[in-house]
Amino acid sequence: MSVRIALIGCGAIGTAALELLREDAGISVAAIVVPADAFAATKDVAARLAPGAQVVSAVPAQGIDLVVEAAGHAAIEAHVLPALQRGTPCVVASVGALSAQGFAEKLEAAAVAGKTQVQLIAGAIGAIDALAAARIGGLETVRYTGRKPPHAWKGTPAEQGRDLGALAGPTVIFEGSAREAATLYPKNANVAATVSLAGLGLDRTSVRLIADPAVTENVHTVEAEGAFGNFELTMRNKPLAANPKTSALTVYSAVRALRNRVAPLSI
Ligand SMILES: NC(=O)C1=CN([C@@H]2O[C@H](COP(=O)(O)OP(=O)(O)OC[C@H]3O[C@@H](n4cnc5c(N)ncnc54)[C@H](OP(=O)(O)O)[C@@H]3O)[C@@H](O)[C@H]2O)C=CC1
Ligand SMILES: O=C([O-])CC(=O)C(=O)O
Repeated sequence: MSVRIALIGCGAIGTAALELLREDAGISVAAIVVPADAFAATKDVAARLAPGAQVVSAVPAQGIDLVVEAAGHAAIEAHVLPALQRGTPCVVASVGALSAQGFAEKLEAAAVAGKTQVQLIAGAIGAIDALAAARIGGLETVRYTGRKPPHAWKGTPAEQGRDLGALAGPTVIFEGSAREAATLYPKNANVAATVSLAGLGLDRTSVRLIADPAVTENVHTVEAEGAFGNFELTMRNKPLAANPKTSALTVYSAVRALRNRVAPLSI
């Protein structure tokens, strides 16, 4: 018997995940949850990649073993909270949603009420295991820098007072806490929230976001120091063609999380 999943969102991450999940006998996509105005396009994708899936506007109350979210911050409140309350475990990519005051507690309370669990994936960043382990010994500083090509910052506050297409060199577009970064850049700074939740928390993690015309990748750097010692990690992630804001690694991270749910041995 395969695990029946509901996928929330069928954009760049959702579609790429469906392509990979076709190979998995142990995972069947039973539902794809999208806004009603995306039904027609999503039904075309489902016909090609997940013919057994129903395209719906809410997670079905019956017949779903696991929910995976790849839709955006608003989808956590709309779909993940009710699923958790019903007792369905959830895997979440839009970790930045937890930057809203009190929202992490709300998510935890929903999981407790449903006697289930919510898993925040590492997404586009690595070393979350090391950081979360280092926290146990005590962390002193954690800094995160996100560097993306100018076009990846389109439609964000980075456009205020500057022409992203005319940048002559690397430009710091934000400096502050992980909470502020994830709130102001909901489609670009989920990683800032993830690093902070694994480490020093949303308010004590320093974040810098940079628009850099010299890079073609999404470059993420984490520097951490504490009782364990220190580390510096730089990831140069290839963006998805369907969405330059999003790294391909986010898709692999979501698929890994699902595969680990069914694998007899997981890593
Ligand atoms: N943790 C990490 O490292 C990363 C996390 N992310 C998160 O993943 C999210 C998705 O990324 P990506 O696939 O690239 O984005 P896309 O914009 O390509 O796709 C988003 C999809 O979600 C749908 N959607 C939007 N709102 C809702 C909702 N309330 N309920 C159901 N479906 C909804 C959209 O439908 P429609 O087109 O009709 O709006 C679309 O199908 C990002 O917004 C970000 O929060 C992204 C990158 C890295
Ligand atoms: O995919 C990435 O490179 C990171 C990203 O968008 C985010 O942190 O929201």
